[in-house]
Amino acid sequence: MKKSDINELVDLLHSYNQAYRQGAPLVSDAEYDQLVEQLRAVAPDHSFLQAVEPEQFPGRREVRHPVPMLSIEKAYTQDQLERFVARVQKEADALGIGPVEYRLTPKLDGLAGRDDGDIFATRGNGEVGYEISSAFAKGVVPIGGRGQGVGEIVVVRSYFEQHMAEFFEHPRNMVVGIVSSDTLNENAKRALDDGMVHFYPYSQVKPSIVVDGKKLIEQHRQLVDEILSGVDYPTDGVVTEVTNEELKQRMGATAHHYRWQIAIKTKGQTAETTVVDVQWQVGRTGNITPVMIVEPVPLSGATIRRVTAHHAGNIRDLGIGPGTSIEIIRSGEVIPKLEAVVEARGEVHLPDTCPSCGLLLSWQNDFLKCTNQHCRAQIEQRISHWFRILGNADWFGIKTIQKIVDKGHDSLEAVYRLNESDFGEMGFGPVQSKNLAEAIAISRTKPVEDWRFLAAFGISNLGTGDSRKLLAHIPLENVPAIEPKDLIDIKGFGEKTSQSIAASIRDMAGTIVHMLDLNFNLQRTPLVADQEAVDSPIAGKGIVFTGKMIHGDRQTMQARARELGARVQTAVSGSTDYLVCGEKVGAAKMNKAGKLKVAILTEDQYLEMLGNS
Ligand SMILES: NC(=O)c1ccc[n+]([C@@H]2O[C@H](COP(=O)([O-])OP(=O)(O)OC[C@H]3O[C@@H](n4cnc5c(N)ncnc54)[C@H](O)[C@@H]3O)[C@@H](O)[C@H]2O)c1
Ligand SMILES: [Zn+2]
Repeated sequence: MKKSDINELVDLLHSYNQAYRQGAPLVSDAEYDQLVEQLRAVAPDHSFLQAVEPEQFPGRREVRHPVPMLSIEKAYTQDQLERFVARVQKEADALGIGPVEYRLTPKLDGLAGRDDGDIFATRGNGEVGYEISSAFAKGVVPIGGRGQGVGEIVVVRSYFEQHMAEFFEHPRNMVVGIVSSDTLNENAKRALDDGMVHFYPYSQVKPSIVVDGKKLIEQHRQLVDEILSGVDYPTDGVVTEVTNEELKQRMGATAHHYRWQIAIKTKGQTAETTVVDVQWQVGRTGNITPVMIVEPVPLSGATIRRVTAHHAGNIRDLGIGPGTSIEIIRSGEVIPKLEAVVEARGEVHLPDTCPSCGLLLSWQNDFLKCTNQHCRAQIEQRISHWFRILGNADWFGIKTIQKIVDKGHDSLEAVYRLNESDFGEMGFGPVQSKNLAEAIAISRTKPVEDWRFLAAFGISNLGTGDSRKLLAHIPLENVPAIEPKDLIDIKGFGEKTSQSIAASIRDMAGTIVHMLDLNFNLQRTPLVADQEAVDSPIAGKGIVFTGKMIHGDRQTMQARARELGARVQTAVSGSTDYLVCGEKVGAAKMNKAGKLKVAILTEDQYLEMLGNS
């Protein structure tokens, strides 16, 4: 991989991480982890892998942690676990300690924090977090009382599945919303009032099992199952750590993780159940996805009633109907997936017509598709996708969107024409009407990256990662008139994909032009050609602005740097060249910049370098 490709990968990881920490992930954890492992394979020493992936809560007070809050190394395979145990045993032998004991606990999947009894703070970048003490006043329950140190804010999983799953895609998104926002979402408020959002100190996490290294290696699958089936919170693995304090001291930590701790990541638990019925859901691109309603079955702590079968081809080829027994798998996500068919039974039924618009469906490879552009369910999903990917305004959940579309406002153009009184007339309450009108305004004025804007249209084969790539070569204004030949030259865009992207853009060109005319506050992806051509001292350089800026606000300075061909970043990484500091800069950022040999500039030095241009 070329250095520029590695930089591109790291920039992408930074954006994904940022979106994830804000409670609106753009890709699945598995997809993200795979990109991280890809980076590890080509650049094992890259600074991105050597530090805690940072989170930011703008506007919150910074709090320095007495001891850094680190990430955890991961073992995806038996081999990686065995190597960990061998490393630990070697250190134990050097100390003359007998057989080592390991404690296993569920790895809670929420938002990490530290409560000293007075101040409650997030992990932040590991060294400096953000104060979120107000979370307790909002109703987060401190398990075991206040002042229990580090732990995780989590939602009770069975409660989430029963009452919240239709409003939030993942419990973590709900938790991030609770701590980051001053106004509480009505559903989140209900969960808090019901006492279902907890701060769980790691020291108390149950179940906890202690085993020796031999048993750990030989029985890790059963141990993981035992741990995960005994916990009613979202989890994403099992934390395994050495118990001996002396040994922990000796092993110490890297800047990223403790050497005496590892997280076992497994493929997920499986269970067998029987299909009761198959329902069909219409997606944003017209794919009709089968959802199997199954005999309720317990699986990693939850009761499963619905299982996705990915695409209609599975129902057809595997012969799934009422009575079919299936094996299902759950690996972190809320809705489990079909793993295998144990015994095909029952009558297979494939729909001929779209459950939403009633028009005839057609097969495209394994997918049953509704090709009606005006299909109501597709329109609802497209609008929902728009707000989710744009990610800068709340309040447009699927229920709300359905109500709006139901009243005849069935396009993005139409939604953006609505004002407060229109929402009132549709039957939304006064507060919600105001919130919705404000959210529309905010989505236009709050800065958003141009690649999110483009990806939010839901153009086929053009997700967030590829939108970024595209916009590095073609400015957004030229996108509506794009031809396949413009795309084929871009690395990673094959001939077929280019044709499908161009065709999809052609279909949506009117909407894209309309939305461009609404003057969203877009942060531009620098064009590769400009970066090479711009004659400025920062062309092609990676720059992070930090602290409170004196010479104009940060956004203006970032926009100017972009015009001058810089790659503006939000976190210091190995691809950063300059850290430009305003007032009140956190020591952690400075230290990291120092370690990575990033040039640190004051605002004045920076402007001087630009020749005050
Ligand atoms: N989908 C995305 O776009 C995206 C983006 C970034 C990160 N991620 C996910 O986030 C994870 C990496 O982020 P990370 O560094 O925050 O987390 P991590 O997976 O490295 O876990 C480390 C954290 O686990 C916590 N923890 C939970 N249970 C614990 C227990 N019982 N004992 C001790 N500690 C416990 C600690 O706070 C610790 O900081 C990956 O799993 C990745 O998939 C996803
Ligand atoms: Zn339809």
